[in-house]
Amino acid sequence: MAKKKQNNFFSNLNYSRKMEVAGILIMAVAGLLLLSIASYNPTDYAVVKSLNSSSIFQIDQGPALRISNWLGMLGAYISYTLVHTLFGYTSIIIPIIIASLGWFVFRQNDLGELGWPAAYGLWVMVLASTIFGWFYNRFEAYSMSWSGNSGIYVAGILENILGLGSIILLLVLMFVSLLILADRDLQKTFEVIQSWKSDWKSKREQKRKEKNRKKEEKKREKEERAVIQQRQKADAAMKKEEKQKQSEKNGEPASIDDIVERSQKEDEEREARRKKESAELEKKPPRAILEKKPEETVDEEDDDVEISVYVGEGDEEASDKELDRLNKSKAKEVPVIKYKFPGIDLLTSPPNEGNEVDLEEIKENKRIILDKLKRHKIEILGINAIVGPTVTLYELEPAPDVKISKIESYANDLKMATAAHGLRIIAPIPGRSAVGIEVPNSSRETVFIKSVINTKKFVETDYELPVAFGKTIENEVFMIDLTRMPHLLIAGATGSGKSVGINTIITCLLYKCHPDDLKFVMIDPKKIELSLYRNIQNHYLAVLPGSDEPIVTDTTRAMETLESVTKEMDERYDLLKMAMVRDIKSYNEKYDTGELDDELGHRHLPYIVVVIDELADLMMTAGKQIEEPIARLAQLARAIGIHLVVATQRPSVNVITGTIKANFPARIAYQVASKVDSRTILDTGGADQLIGRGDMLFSNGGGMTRIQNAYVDTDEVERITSFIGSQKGFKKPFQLPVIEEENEGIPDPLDDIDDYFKEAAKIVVLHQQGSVSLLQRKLKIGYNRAGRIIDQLYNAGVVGPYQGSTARDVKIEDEEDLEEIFEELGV
Ligand SMILES: Nc1ncnc2c1ncn2[C@@H]1O[C@H](COP(=O)(O)OP(=O)(O)OP(=O)(O)O)[C@@H](O)[C@H]1O
Repeated sequence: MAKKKQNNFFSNLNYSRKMEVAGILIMAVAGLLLLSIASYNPTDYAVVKSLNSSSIFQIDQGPALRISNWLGMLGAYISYTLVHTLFGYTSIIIPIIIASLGWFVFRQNDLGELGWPAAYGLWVMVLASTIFGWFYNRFEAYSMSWSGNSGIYVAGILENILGLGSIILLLVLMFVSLLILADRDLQKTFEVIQSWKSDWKSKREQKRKEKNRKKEEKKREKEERAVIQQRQKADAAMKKEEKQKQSEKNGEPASIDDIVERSQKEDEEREARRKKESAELEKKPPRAILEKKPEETVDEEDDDVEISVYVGEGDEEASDKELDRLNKSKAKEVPVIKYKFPGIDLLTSPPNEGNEVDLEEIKENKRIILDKLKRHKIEILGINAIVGPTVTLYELEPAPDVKISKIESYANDLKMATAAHGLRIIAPIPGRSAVGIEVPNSSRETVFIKSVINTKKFVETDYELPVAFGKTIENEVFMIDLTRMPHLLIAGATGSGKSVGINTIITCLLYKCHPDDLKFVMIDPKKIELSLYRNIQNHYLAVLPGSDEPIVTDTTRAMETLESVTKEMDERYDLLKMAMVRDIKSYNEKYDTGELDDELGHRHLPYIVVVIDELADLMMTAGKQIEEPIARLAQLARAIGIHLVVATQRPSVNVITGTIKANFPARIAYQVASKVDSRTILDTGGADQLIGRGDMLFSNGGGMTRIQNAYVDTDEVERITSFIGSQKGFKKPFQLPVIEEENEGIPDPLDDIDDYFKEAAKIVVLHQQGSVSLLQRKLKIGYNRAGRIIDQLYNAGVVGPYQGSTARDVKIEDEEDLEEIFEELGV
């Protein structure tokens, strides 16, 4: 039977290859039709008619010499039918439609999508041939090949009915038809023109900046020259003074003019020194100045420190429906299920008016800050304000002799003066000799999730698991790839925005990852936060086999689920080892190209994101038992595509233990109650100064970024999950592996024992190694079956319990003992 199958060449071709061959053949037929129409000659048909069946065998005097059509007799015949009898040259649309059909078959696209364009093409063909026919009937100004007989005939009937009105009707119909086509292209054309326009604008802006920079440079050079000249003058004056002192010593008194002149010189020198030093500082403009133009410069007469106000332009919006378009083609590439990504229109649009910059507030804050610092004798040379969605960062450039730590020590004073809760001091701003003071805006801007998802940055990203948390103080979208983190630890007091944050993470992933590539394990001891995602269980959730509750809410189930995820991790390691690849991406690529055999247990591996909303509840009831699998997953799961997102509202050391912390380098802190809590999560203060409602700090080992978390509300989550849930999806949620039963020594019922059981037992005893992959290799069976046999060997007492990624111990030393076991079992 197997042999027969092998011999059958066509049945061995996979579906996709067959479609590709069919697609190419259809396109070839279209090409031939096109050639025959293109080389149509009205005289050919007369020749064809004069031929008889024996003509095709006449080689020297054959029809080939008399027929001008490139495709000979057949070409002449077909082109005569299409061009002369039917629709004239407009019938060229027919091979175009056939070629498109071939292309769709070749690419295995949905043929349904071709329906309307094909119908449109045929309609335009008939219409155009009728219009040509009408003019031919009236004026005979050109050959009838333009309209074909049927065009002339239909035009004649219409003219009989409507007279001159028929051509008006035909032209209007043609205009409307073309408008439908042009309308689409017009949009694109406008977009192209717009992008040219913005390119041109940014070039002009760059030139302007360059010009300003040169101007500044010249100014500085001039000032430096002035300083040098002054110094030379001062040197000369000093020499003169010394001479005078000498002469005073010698009893000659200094004149009053000399004394006045000397003190004037001293003043000038001091002024020049100050200017030079500030010029030095200017040479290192703050980050914001380098990147953005000041929106406004506020200069008060009574105050010589200028403040420049910057508002980041934010990331470029993605063009209309770009995300939907990309997602549509992504969904098509995965034929395992028919799936439609949620559209961008399910998300609430932000109101048009952006956050207004309150210059009065900025001026007032500047006045308070400078006033306070002045009282402590701290001189500030310049100040920039960068206005973010939630807070404004005041960047202060202190005079060179001011110690930065001194400013930090007045933090409390500043807080009191600005009466601002949430004032945070960054001293110094990393890599710069400036100090940052973040003061919350009196009116804050809500960052809608749509405004981060519908950006070019997010839409065009090639990250595997992209998460756009929200916006930074410079209004830029802050985006990470979860695969690179590779896990997230989130802490924040009640009401600080954690749950919204988790929804943001999930929403971003739902908008970018196909259900075949991503599964969530959701653990929600609070029982409400993640319940909405029950809707998407057949698409995106992974569960324990036999579980009827896709969202895990009780601690025992949570432990079992995490153990099962750990088992999945071990299985994945084995699969990667067998496939000789280092990470899940390469594994899936290899699997998708058909290099890995399903029979050996290979399968497409989706990313698994384990979301735990409220670690504290689990730690309180299960302690170490829950900590262990979490730590193990966090340590090892990186390469095989399992990522953890763990949140807690109690960032105390008995919840976020040293072991957990050590394995989660990427951490997010929302507002917490105390500095101690902030230290537990971030290893430094700062989170206690946040102002809630999604105001967060992100730390990934290095620096820290303050971000306003994007807001996604329950209605939006509901819309998205119902949209996904209403589609058919997979038959059931993704099944995590079954975990080992603790009870030992109960053999499986006899009729369940695998046919390979005895053989497998002998192999295991011979090699003294209880490993699934050994059985797979030796018995040429799949992973699941080998795993089941190992479980049975364990129940029969041949091998020891499961020990993670290392092989099980073998309890039986030789075949004699093994035979005894076989006897006991009756196999
Ligand atoms: N990014 C945000 N932008 C604007 N408002 C927000 C944002 N995040 C949260 N909020 C507001 O704060 C409220 C509380 O947020 P959320 O429920 O996420 O807090 P939480 O930390 O999960 O609290 P709990 O632990 O009690 O569930 C929300 O109802 C919303 O009004």
